[in-house]
Amino acid sequence: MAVENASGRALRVGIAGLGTVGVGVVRLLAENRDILLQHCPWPIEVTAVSARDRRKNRDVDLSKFDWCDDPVALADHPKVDVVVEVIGGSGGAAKALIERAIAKGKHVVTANKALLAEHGTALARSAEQAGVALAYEAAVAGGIPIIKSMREGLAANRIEHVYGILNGTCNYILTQMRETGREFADVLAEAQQLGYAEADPSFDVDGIDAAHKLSILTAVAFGCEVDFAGIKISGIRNVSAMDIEYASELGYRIKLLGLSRLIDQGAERRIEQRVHACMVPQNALIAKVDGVYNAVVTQGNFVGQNVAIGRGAGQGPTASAVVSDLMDIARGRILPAFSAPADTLKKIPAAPEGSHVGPFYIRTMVVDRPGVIAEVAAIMRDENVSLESMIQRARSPGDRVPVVFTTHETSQAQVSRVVQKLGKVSAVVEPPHVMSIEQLS
Ligand SMILES: NC(=O)C1=CN([C@@H]2O[C@H](COP(=O)(O)OP(=O)(O)OC[C@H]3O[C@@H](n4cnc5c(N)ncnc54)[C@H](OP(=O)(O)O)[C@@H]3O)[C@@H](O)[C@H]2O)C=CC1
Ligand SMILES: N[C@@H](CCO)C(=O)O
Repeated sequence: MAVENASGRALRVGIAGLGTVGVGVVRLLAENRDILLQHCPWPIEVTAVSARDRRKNRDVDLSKFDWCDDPVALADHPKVDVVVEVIGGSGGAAKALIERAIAKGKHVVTANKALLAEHGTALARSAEQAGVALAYEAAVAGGIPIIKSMREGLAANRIEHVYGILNGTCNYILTQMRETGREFADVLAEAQQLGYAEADPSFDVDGIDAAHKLSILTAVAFGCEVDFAGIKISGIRNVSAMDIEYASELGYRIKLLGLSRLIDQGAERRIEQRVHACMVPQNALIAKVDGVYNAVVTQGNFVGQNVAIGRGAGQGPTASAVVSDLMDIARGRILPAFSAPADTLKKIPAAPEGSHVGPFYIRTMVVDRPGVIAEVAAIMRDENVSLESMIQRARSPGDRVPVVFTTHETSQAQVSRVVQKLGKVSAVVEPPHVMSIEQLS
């Protein structure tokens, strides 16, 4: 219910979605009410809520709030100034609600990275035209205030690159695999049991969730339109315990990173956005971010490197981010969604497929017989790939054995051609495992 105060009213909030995040927001607003009142000119009050099942026990008192069976009705609700969308999904009820709220001149706070990755630019434009906030701190790296940091604290800089660990589930799985030597499928099952991974974990482990977040970070970092379709995405399903062991032997750790940077290709500016498992030096800051933690690293031309680390998911961290957006709205701090006004966001083409250049790790499984290494090395030579190191363990004549190569600077396109040719060598018994090596500090 709206509370009367010195300035006449409260900021009245309608919450769509009462799952992990929605319930967290209700709890935080109640438990930290006094703290919020110290910082905000208006109290922030939930007035109405919506979810699918009204009878579900959510372990939180909802009795004082109006209930809407249809979440879109929150946009029309006379006692709602701000709609919090925590349903999820890139279309459906979430999109309909946000569009309606903006059309009705109501502020929007969302945690929905999938929706912003697909429709962020258009929604930002509509919100600006309507003079309302489209706030989404929770959508990227959960509790880490990275959007605020980039839009405000780092805004005076030209951002040179941004990268990070953007999916807690993947980071948990890779950390567990390294610490226990277990295989991917085994650890994934555990992550699901612990509630880190979704029941359908493909958005997490196939890199899509991280790519959603990266597309948003890229838009804020470089003042460009959100381009989720321009991201080269792969996940961690193919990372094996063996690759993790080799990474350690070579002085690296394997992380699922989202990486984004502007590159000059001749007279053209391009954006390179990649999400994939890669090797990073063991002593790099990001290599030490383990478990469900996220990290985002930015490089600004005046500030230098900036690293933010925190919990990327879960009820508390995500609610903290949602409520910080509500506090900004209560304080009247409304900035363009992607920092630059939507009409000024540049449309920068994606870097062409295969253009990334750097060192690579290539693990082959070959039949241990004379001449195999020479055959593989000849393919590398023919594709002009310069080798940095090779590891072949103990002999096992006639058996399958791993042979690992690391390369000097090589383009992804060269590596792809090598992999294609290796597929035709009879002694190479499974598709090679390839990972870029990112020389991060
Ligand atoms: N969980 C996390 O740690 C994080 C989540 N996010 C994002 O926050 C959003 C919400 O996530 P989360 O809380 O985990 O999701 P949950 O699945 O826990 O909750 C979703 C809620 O939405 C409700 N809902 C679903 N469809 C409808 C509909 N058509 N109409 C009304 N209500 C509906 C569900 O109702 P009912 O309960 O009745 O089934 C449920 O209460 C997503 O966009 C997610 O990506 C972002 C960062 C972290
Ligand atoms: N599934 C996501 C949490 C929501 O962003 C993760 O594991 O990081």
